[in-house]
Amino acid sequence: MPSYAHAGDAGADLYAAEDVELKPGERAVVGTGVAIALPDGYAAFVHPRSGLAAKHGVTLVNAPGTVDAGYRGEIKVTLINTDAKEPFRLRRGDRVAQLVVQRVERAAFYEVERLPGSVRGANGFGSTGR
Ligand SMILES: O=c1ccn([C@H]2C[C@H](O)[C@@H](COP(=O)(O)OP(=O)(O)OP(=O)(O)O)O2)c(=O)[nH]1
Repeated sequence: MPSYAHAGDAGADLYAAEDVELKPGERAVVGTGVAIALPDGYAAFVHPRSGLAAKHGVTLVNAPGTVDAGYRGEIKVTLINTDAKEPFRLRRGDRVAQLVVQRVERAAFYEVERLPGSVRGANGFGSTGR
């Protein structure tokens, strides 16, 4: 079951349900053994763990993964070992990712001729701070 390691943590730990070995550059879909039923208006987001990323170069391909309120299947994580040299071995029961539950809006999209103005306008992709 997901659990919060410390009071105040945003993410509840998810644990690997199986042993996996990832060679350098390899990825794998790993089960967590967990299925949940979120209320409508909520979603859960599967985030990487910074410790795995910093120590081993292991992260999630699709960070953050989105768990929809209607999803009843097993939550899985798509791991990738970005380390160029070291394989990474994961054991059943190891903490592998963290689940952040959030309220989400469902936006209604409308087509318009022109968008309202803003300070940023169309600038992005590193346009500030030069
Ligand atoms: O890291 C993840 C991401 C998703 N899921 C599950 C829950 C989610 O509700 C479902 C579908 O995810 P998503 O919508 O991202 O997948 P898709 O590639 O768009 O496929 P689909 O057509 O099934 O929506 O897969 C996971 O278990 N782990």
